[in-house]
Amino acid sequence: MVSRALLVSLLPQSSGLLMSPLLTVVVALLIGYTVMNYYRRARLLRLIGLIPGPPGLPFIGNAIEVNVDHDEIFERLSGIRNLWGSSLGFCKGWLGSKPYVFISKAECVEPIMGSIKHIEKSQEYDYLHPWLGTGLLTSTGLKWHKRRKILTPAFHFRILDDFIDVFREQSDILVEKLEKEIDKDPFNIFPYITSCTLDVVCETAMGYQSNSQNDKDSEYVKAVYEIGSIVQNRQAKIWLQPDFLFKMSSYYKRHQECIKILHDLSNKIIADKREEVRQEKENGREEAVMDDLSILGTKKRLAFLDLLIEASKDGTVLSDEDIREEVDTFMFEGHDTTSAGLCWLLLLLGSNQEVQDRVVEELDSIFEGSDRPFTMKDLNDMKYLECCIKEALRLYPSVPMLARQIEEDVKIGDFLVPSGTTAMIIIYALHRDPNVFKNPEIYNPDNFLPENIQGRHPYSYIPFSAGPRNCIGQKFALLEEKSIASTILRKYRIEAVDRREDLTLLGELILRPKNGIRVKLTRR
Ligand code: HEM
Repeated sequence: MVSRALLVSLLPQSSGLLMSPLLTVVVALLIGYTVMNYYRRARLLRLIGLIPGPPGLPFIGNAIEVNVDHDEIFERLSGIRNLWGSSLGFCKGWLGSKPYVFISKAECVEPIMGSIKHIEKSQEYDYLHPWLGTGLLTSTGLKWHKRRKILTPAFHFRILDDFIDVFREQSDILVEKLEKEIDKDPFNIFPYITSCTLDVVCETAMGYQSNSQNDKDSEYVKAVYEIGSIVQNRQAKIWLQPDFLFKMSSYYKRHQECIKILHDLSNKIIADKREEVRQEKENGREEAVMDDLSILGTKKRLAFLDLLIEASKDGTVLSDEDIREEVDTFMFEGHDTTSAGLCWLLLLLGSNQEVQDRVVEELDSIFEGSDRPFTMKDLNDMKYLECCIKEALRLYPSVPMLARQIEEDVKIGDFLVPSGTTAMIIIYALHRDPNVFKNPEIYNPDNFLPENIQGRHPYSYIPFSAGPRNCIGQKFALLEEKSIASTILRKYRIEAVDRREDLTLLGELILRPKNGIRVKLTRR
């Protein structure tokens, strides 16, 4: 009886609730959302299912295949691509419930890189946020557009002209430091080059003298390496991806220590620059007017950081945090990429003496035996050296792969890659397509002679990426590489001790050999 009375008393209420228009709408929306999601997911599964690739396990996909020591992750990824994607130029894979396509053929790269629709960075870049925030490399949408507009003038060619002095000074310091290795046992050249490129970017972009060349064991450089390997581990291992699990892992403590080292330096650089700007204002010096491009390069060198501080309008347009994320981004992208590019170049020149001789002949014809410092014109005249640099970036692209989040279906060949997929462009494999580069493993700078580039697919060689999100620093990088390499080669003959095939490649954020590059130097 009691329960019947209770039921009766509840019924009008519950039926009243059921009839409530609000609840009906909420329930309908929930059902609609679930059904839509189901169909979207079913469609995604069906379309991805059509693409060739290794079969994945439920829930974890191919996570086990890439659950290897971090030294081996890059090799594993390349292996999957070689097995499944070499003829088609693309294949699929699953990491947990996330679908990926791995792309390594120019025709398959074009629909993504050539379109302004696919400029969103994928989740893989999120693990860089604690360090780089959402600076130019990692940001998306409107924020990225605005920042790119503000920062593009900092790499204007007239500004680059002003950087030549720094390239010269730092290259001279480098050869002076290398002097102690002449005619001695083989040594690892990587730390020398990295300190040099770090000093170059600090002074050119930040107007800051880091003097790393006097301290090869810089803790900043070490922290960059370590954070790179931690990020790669998070990218490949699904259980390290959720923040709460990562925080419980053994990597977290070191991750935080590295972030502190990295941010301490960028904060110091910004504080010093702010103080300099304040003093300049106090001394009544003319303020830099960033909107007026015509003044760039005509007065005191306007570093990238000056532009940022100008653009910040005392924190109203860009906060201190905004400035810091760009400083961190440019410090990293601006030195680690060129350092790796140069070291690979030196390895290749050191293992191909006839190519090295041709570079030296070119330098002799430019400098005619004089030891005068190089000028911008000299750098522009180093045509064959440029081919050597480009060919080194073909075999060993500093950024071996990049990723985009596909937010709109895209047709690649006969397949439709659905929105929600992550596209990984494997630049390392793309540059080894035998249909584009005959004997792709051979170091052959002639690949970049003007007559040999003609007719080549524009997306077959993209060390600096391509399209709207290409590398903002590519001209800077080429000039810097020419400056440093030519300064070394004018003084020393380089002989590689390590053989290419014996090196373990770490395809982290930047492509490096695990144990550096050992060379011998002799005086010319
Ligand atoms: C050999 C040297 C270099 C190589 C191979 C290289 C390569 C690349 C690549 C492949 C990207 C696209 C990355 C992605 O989408 O994930 C990129 C972006 C970028 N690079 Fe470079 N880079 C080099 C040097 C530099 C230098 C010297 C600077 C600055 C001084 C720089 C600053 C940047 C920035 C800020 C971005 C992000 C651009 C954007 O998304 O708008 N890079 N670089």
